[in-house]
Amino acid sequence: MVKARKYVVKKKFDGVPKRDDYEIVEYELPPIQNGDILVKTEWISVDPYQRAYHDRYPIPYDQFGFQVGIVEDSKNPKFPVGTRIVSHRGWCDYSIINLNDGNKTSFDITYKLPDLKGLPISHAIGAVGMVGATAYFGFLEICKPKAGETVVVTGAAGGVGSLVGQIAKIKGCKVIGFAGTDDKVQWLEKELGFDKAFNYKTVDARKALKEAAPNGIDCYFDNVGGELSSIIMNQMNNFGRVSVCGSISVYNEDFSQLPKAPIVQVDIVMKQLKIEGFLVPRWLNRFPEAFSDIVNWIQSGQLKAKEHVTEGFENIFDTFVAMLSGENTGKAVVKL
Ligand SMILES: NC(=O)C1=CN([C@@H]2O[C@H](COP(=O)(O)OP(=O)(O)OC[C@H]3O[C@@H](n4cnc5c(N)ncnc54)[C@H](OP(=O)(O)O)[C@@H]3O)[C@@H](O)[C@H]2O)C=CC1
Ligand SMILES: CCCCCCC/C=C/C=O
Repeated sequence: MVKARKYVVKKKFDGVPKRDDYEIVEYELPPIQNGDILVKTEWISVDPYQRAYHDRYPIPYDQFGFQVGIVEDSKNPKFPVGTRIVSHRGWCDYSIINLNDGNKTSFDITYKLPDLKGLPISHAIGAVGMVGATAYFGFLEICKPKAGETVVVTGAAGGVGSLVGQIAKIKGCKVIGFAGTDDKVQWLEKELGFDKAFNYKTVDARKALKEAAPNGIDCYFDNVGGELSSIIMNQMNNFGRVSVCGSISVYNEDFSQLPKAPIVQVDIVMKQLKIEGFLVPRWLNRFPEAFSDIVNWIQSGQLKAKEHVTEGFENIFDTFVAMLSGENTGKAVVKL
């Protein structure tokens, strides 16, 4: 018998999630049946959508999320012992997966580790996982950047944002990033090659953008929403494109109590902007395309996939809340 542990959300979040909103449940897994694999988790991802999607699920629910694990026992010849698996089984240290029927729901994603060509396996829940696909398709398919254009990205030092900015550089764009500390700003400019970066907590964003992008902004990759996004959209060029990826500035807010927002509609009409939100599973069957390019870019030194690594099953919750408040630079992951 295998003893497993999982995080169960047992209380509705009120603002920032609290430790006692979760319970770590220990339980015995049943013996595996024909077609099953027993997966031992090695890496777990903490992501903003785990906060943003909270209201969709009745309490209690098992905390969903991406993880990488290794097949420890198998009654499925397609997945022998030792196979590495990426799944959406969330914050648990063991899981039993049956892949005979394929993925049963759009939330039940499981696939073999992509060909990482020797890169660390943790990248499969970061730059070569859902996060990388988000940056790749969310930016290239929606912003459709052209060389020489000016791109702004918020949440620029995080998992998605740091990749978007680097992909924009690879595509020959001028890149301006916003992030929440001076150290992150330094990292973006000195190590990732952003043309300019700003600390959104201390800078006058309107003035900074006028100076950094005197000819206006062509593409905006929006990870944060809120007032900063309205300021950026106000400085967009005619026919600019906005990819709305997330709005982390409000995930911990009570949506019925949000303050009046600055008006962006005038800019949208007068500049004929194209604004599109997306959820990355839209491109699920094209993930291998993104993974292949991203692996090649990392290997050729054109793209850096920094990870913010914490260790220990018992530290997943703290890592999650720390990520929501900006303690991570690059993709936040937990090693078990
Ligand atoms: N649409 C989709 O399919 C997907 C959307 N997303 C979205 O992409 C965004 C980035 O996700 P991901 O890269 O995984 O996470 P990150 O690694 O970027 O971590 C979250 C970051 O958000 C920043 N942040 C926190 N609060 C605020 C705030 N009030 N204003 C501005 N920034 C804030 C913090 O950095 P800082 O120090 O800069 O404040 C923090 O590091 C999120 O909005 C997420 O929901 C992610 C995956 C898929
Ligand atoms: C199978 C789950 C797919 C995760 C989708 C993440 C979408 C994120 C939205 C905002 O953060």
